[in-house]
Amino acid sequence: MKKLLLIHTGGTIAMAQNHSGHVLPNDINPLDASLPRATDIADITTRHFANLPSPHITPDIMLRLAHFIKEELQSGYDGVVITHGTDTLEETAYFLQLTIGAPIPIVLTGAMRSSNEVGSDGEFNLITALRVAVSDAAKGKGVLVVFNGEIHSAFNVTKTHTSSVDTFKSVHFGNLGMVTKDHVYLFNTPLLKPTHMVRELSKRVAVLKVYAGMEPDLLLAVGELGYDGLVLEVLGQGNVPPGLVEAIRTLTEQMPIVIVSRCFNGIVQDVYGYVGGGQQLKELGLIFSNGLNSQKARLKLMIELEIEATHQDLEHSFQVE
Ligand SMILES: NC(=O)C[C@H](N)C(=O)O
Repeated sequence: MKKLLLIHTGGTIAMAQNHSGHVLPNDINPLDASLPRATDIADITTRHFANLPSPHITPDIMLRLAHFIKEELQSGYDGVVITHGTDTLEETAYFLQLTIGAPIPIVLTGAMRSSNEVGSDGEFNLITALRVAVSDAAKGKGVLVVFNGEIHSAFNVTKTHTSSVDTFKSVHFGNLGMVTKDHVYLFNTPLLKPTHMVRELSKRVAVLKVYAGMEPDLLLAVGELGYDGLVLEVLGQGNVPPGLVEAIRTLTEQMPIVIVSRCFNGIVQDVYGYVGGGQQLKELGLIFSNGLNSQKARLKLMIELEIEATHQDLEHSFQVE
């Protein structure tokens, strides 16, 4: 029987609703009750790493989790399942993708309805994630998110609905696979990049969203506040209002600026030649990130800056993913 490591970090999957209907963390992890139903899947070792709502998860906690997993993997597990709150689940999944280069499956899951709510999805998601983690087909696919019977890559997945159990979706390149009652199907393989385990996260990276008629003051403030990098969620295929161009020129002298699109789907390119268009942004030295959303691009830039990536390194590592 395969050996799995199950790590709990908190989130709704570990919560229950109280008498007034508000959902809160529990002292006793409700998932412990589900484990007897998983004994035929694997030999499972459980670790309670944290019991945090995922809005309380920080990049430093993600880094501690990454080191914790690396350390635990020395005991020779065949796979890892991590339960996590859904609000920042995609960020932790991608952070682990950036830092842990393990060939075994690392699978994150969570729940949208807490343990004592009608139609609670925690147990189903946990059991499904464990089944994926023991599947040979899941090896070498990077960090996965398994939710509502779907398998996603950490790179593509994003939370798309505030309350639906069908919230996690893959953008740009589609799902990696699905789980049915009897089978785990993995029909796609993501393009995996080199990983970098860092000791600390000392660089501050801000995210700003561009909007119609945006004024340059917030952009300039990022420079004045001493940030080390900026991720800019730009318009459409990669454009900004003309009033931002001079501020961007000033800021590029202080820090790398990575652009992603504020569109939910698709990539940024230097298509448009008008003022503030992608052609000008490219000439100004902005780094075009193809496919990542801003919250994941931020984590990647934090790590790249930590390993002292040059501008050329950044262009390469953000472009081809
Ligand atoms: N469904 C959830 O897990 C949402 C919760 N707010 C969390 O991220 O911890």
